[in-house]
Amino acid sequence: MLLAALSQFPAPINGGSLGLQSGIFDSFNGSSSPMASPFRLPKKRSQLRCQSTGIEEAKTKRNLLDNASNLLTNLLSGGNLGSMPTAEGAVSDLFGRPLFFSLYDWFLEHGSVYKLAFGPKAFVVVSDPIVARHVLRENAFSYDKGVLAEILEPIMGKGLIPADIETWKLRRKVIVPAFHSSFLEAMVNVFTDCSERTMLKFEKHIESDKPGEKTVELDLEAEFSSLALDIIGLGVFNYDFGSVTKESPVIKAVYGTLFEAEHRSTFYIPYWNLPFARWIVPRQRKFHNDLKIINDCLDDLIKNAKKTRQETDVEKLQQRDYTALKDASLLRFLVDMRGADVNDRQLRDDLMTMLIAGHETTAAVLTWAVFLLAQNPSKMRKAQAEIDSVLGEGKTTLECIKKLEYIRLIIAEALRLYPQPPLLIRRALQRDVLPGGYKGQDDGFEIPAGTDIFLSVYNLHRSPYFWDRPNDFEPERFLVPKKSEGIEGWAGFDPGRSPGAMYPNEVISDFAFLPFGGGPRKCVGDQFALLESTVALAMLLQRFDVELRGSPNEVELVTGATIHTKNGLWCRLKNRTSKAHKQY
Ligand code: HEM
Repeated sequence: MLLAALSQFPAPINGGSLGLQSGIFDSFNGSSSPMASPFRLPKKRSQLRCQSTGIEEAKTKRNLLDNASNLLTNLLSGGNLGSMPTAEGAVSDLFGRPLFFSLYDWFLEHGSVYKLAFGPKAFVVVSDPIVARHVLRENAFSYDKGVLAEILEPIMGKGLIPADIETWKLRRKVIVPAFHSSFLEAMVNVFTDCSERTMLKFEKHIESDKPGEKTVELDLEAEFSSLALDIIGLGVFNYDFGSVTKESPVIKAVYGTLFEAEHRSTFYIPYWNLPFARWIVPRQRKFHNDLKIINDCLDDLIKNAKKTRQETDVEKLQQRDYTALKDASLLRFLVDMRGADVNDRQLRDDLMTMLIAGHETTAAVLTWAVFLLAQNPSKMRKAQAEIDSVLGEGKTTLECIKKLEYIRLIIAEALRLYPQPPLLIRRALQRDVLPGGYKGQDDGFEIPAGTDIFLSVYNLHRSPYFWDRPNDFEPERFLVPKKSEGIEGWAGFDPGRSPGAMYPNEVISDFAFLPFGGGPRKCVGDQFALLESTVALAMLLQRFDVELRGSPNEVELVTGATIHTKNGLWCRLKNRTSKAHKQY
């Protein structure tokens, strides 16, 4: 199903003629770029951006449901955004498959900024890096999270994601320092320990399920979900969910809450705001029970963290001496560094936000990385060769991760092809003018206050105007000749390009690649998530060969907050004959 959907994508328009070299992640040298880009650009960005006109090919590939299309065409007449192109499509485009597939088709057809209207309500869909940069970074405070904040506020309260700007400013200042590099270094142990637990579980399955056969079939999406939950619990509030090996009411409540958050983000009517909904609608009753279970758990953890606060630990934290701490979690940092008088309610909202933001996203990256690798056995072997040579029999450390260049680029490429979430949502707080340069709109579009914007990260990441063979899995695309040495490698380590960046990011790509958003509201947990995914993937491939149980076409794709599978990612795991991991 996934591939069927992907095969509907029009072939990259002029992909080759843009001069993007195979295997090279080219960026831009257009005059509008505020920074020296590390990558070569064959054409000015403005020229590239104007090519989104006249794409008839896309139209012919659309699968319209004839009877329904007139209905939607009528609905699509709303909105008040002047001359902005308007998307027209079939009802099946909206409801028969994930919304972001339709947004992609319309992007190819209508250009980088278009209007998608339902009756009187219109959304602006953005698929252009400069407009994304404008909304996310340059004019960030002219926007809030709009409908997303409305959906998430009942769950996350005043946590960073839905918070109003005043609260956000205060909390962001407190939370960002908690993700200090010493914390991340301490977390690598948590990542390895939790991943080890998962790998041992897989090995036990292999031994018990089919003795002598050395293989097992598992839903890796579910397994990654458990692994990511255990890691986020320990990293954020030093709580071991232990979900890899057991079930508990708290774990069930977390999944119930995540499920509801996801459901709300895909539902068009805010049913949860209906009067008495929480008492009369069974799923709402369950949701409020789940929320109470988690909140009670978080309240206990906060109370305990405050009770056990010790000046000696505070000193260690101030000196960034995480190795000497038994509990290096974010909660410990937030309580210890701010004193016992920190507001419990706010802390709980912060923790809940990070629990939700950091769980399913990371699990999804691992799921899609494996899905992509399983279809590319030569790349899987290349990854395993790197792992064998870097890790050998040993454990994953931060130093090793730095050397696992190919694994890091696989994670980046999985995030490019399956960004989590595929759309970022904003609402204009005041009138704004979006930068122009596409579809003949040199002056850009004026948008009124209240305009809802979908920044399609999926479209940006698969844009044929910026990526060579955009739908192909090609981790090597990020490699460029290192300036200083003239050899191919990830440019992030080259001080002449982007000092210290271990993974490709939105700054290096000038907003053509933004898996963690960008600007002031960029993800606070990006490095945490990237390191975690690298460790987990490396440890999996160190031990096992992985193949899909059926055909990739059977992996049906659904989306809510993240892109996931409909029925799990069923894989066959086979013990690798070689080495490693004996010291665990
Ligand atoms: C691969 C995993 C992850 C992905 C792909 C991801 C992606 C994102 C994206 C795209 C945003 C920006 C949303 C927007 O602009 O509307 C974001 C925000 C955020 N993320 Fe992540 N995230 C991941 C992991 C994490 C982790 C592990 C944590 C915490 C431990 C976390 C905490 C947050 C928070 C608190 C925000 C809101 C930041 C703010 O508004 O100031 N995320 N994430």
